[in-house]
Amino acid sequence: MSEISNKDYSSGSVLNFGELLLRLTPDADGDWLQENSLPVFVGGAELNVATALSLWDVPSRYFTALPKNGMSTQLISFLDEKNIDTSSIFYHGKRVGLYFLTKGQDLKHDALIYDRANSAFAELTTGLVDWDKVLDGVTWFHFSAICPAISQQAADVCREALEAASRKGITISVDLNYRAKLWQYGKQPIDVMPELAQYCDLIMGNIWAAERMLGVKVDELVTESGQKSLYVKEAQKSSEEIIKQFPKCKAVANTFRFTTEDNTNIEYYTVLYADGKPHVSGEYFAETIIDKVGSGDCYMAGLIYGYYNNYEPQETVDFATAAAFTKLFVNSDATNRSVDFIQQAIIK
Ligand SMILES: Nc1ncnc2c1ncn2[C@@H]1O[C@H](COP(=O)(O)OP(=O)(O)OP(=O)(O)O)[C@@H](O)[C@H]1O
Ligand SMILES: O=C(O)C(=O)C[C@H](O)[C@H](O)CO
Repeated sequence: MSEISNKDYSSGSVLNFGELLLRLTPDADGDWLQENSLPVFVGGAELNVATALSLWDVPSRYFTALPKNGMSTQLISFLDEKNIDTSSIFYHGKRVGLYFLTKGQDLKHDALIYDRANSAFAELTTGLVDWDKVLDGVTWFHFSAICPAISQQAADVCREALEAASRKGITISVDLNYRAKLWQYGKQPIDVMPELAQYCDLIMGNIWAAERMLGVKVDELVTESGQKSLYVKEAQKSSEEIIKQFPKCKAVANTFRFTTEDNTNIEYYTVLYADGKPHVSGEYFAETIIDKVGSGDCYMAGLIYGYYNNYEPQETVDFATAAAFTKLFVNSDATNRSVDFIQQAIIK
């Protein structure tokens, strides 16, 4: 068994580190202008993980930065109601970041507009946060590739937090979520992510993100093949290469989510490489879905849930995959599905 699955996590909480963003969701026909109606969802990749974990009774702490104002007070009450530990949130700056995403679209689409410059999170600098305090009582630290994509300053803060978590022997996970509209500060993911990946025990993403962010090549013929058996083999190859390049990493998870342009006919399966072998989930299909945003985050939460509860790798991948798939039918950035609901949705 790897070190990551051998630990007692239950004595502490999971610290989710990242920017809280509000999602504003115009409808595609522009009726929101006449109707004065622009639905708001509370999001941010790492908050979506924190929300799922709290719902599933894993003690979950959230680190972000918010301005000290009435809106933040309302946001904190909203998170408190979800049982997320907000005691480490850092207050300074002037604004909360936003993103606009046309209803039903995903984050790869042109309909994504970020409005997050000069947010409280973006204005964090190294030396500002007492990480020892933030990480007190924490057994797992989770972050994503979104933070270092914001600015050099954010990447430096991320590294500072990772160093502190490593010093404390905290298990670290990363989601290699690639957001093409970020990375606008003169650096590409490959210039930044390998250094941060060195701290990670669990790396999650997909084989194409690992190529872009960590330089782990994907065979072009495999990409073009569209075949599950070849994708699973490529996931094993990619995971083994990651573990070789980043020796602290003991487990790698890859998602495969395919859909048509109009978001119909979803096919979803995942592979968790752990204990020296691939663990493949069942294959999920749906003709239509409700909301793609945050399904990767829910998958990440499912992986952490499995490790936190010392599941076997196959149980972990089964739970995480069903969690992510069932999220596709929830109209919100984070899941609202219980552990029981997810367990019953598992396809072997
Ligand atoms: N270059 C690529 N070629 C083919 N398929 C890809 C490529 N990049 C990603 N995919 C597929 O698209 C899926 C979704 O990728 P995406 O990067 O949007 O994931 P994500 O950021 O984790 O999504 P989420 O919004 O749920 O967090 C992946 O699971 C993968 O199967
Ligand atoms: O793109 C970001 O920075 C977000 O955090 C927005 C969404 O919450 C996130 O991408 C969903 O995975």
